[in-house]
Amino acid sequence: MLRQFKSVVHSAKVAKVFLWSNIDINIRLMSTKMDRNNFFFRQLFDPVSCTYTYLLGDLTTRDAVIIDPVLEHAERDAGLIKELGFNLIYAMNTHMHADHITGTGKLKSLLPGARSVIGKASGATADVHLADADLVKFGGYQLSVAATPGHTNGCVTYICHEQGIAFTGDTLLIRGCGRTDFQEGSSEALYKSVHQKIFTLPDHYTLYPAHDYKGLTATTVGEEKKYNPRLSKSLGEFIKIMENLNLPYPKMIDKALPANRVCGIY
Ligand SMILES: N[C@@H](CCC(=O)N[C@@H](CSS)C(=O)NCC(=O)O)C(=O)O
Repeated sequence: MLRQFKSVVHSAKVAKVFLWSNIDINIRLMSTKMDRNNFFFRQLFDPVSCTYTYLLGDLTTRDAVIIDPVLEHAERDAGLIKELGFNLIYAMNTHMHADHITGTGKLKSLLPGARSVIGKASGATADVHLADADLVKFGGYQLSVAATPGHTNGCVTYICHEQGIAFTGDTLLIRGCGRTDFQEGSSEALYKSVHQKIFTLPDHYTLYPAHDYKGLTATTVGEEKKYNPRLSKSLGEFIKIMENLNLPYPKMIDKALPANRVCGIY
């Protein structure tokens, strides 16, 4: 009888230890899972300029940022942000675009409280100016700013190390890159930006560009290092390729640049 009692006590103790360690593991799993699951990401598209806009949010605090919004879609984007219960804190640009008018100005009027953001070297007016190594925080997340001049002086890449993703604007396009034939463009600067600030990220990081003209949506650092037909070459070869692109000027450039110098139409 005593032996039986001892055995019950023993198994109860084991069960208790088992139960507690299980709870501990579950709590740890839950918090890891919660961290992964409370990051909101949505890629949006403008078919006219083939521009990608990105909405990022913290599903717990509801703070959100939007990257490279397009004026014509400000109502769509503001509607989505409201519907999903987000509080837009920053309407951000990767650079002063030449092919479309940014939606940051209109989003500020549709979503009071949102602040416009752009790289300081762009020369554009905005509520917040960023420089290399700055951090943009929203909820429990942050974007590290990497100055990546070349397409324009003020180009920046936004990196979310926690999620292993980066928003490259026009600096790096999928199997391509931004042109360097206007707006302070410099092929040498762009090549160095990509090789020093983007290709040095881990190979598995997913890269999201501001445009794609073929319907592709994302790439990785490893893929671009291997397959980018321009940037996988030497600097000399890259400069020659860029000199011979012969692209027509963007149709909207004369309207877009003056509007984007003040971060869009209010
Ligand atoms: N046809 C479009 C403009 C296309 C263009 O020039 N895209 C730019 C980015 S927007 S300034 C670019 O850098 N392209 C690089 C490339 O290799 O295509 C228009 O008229 O808007």
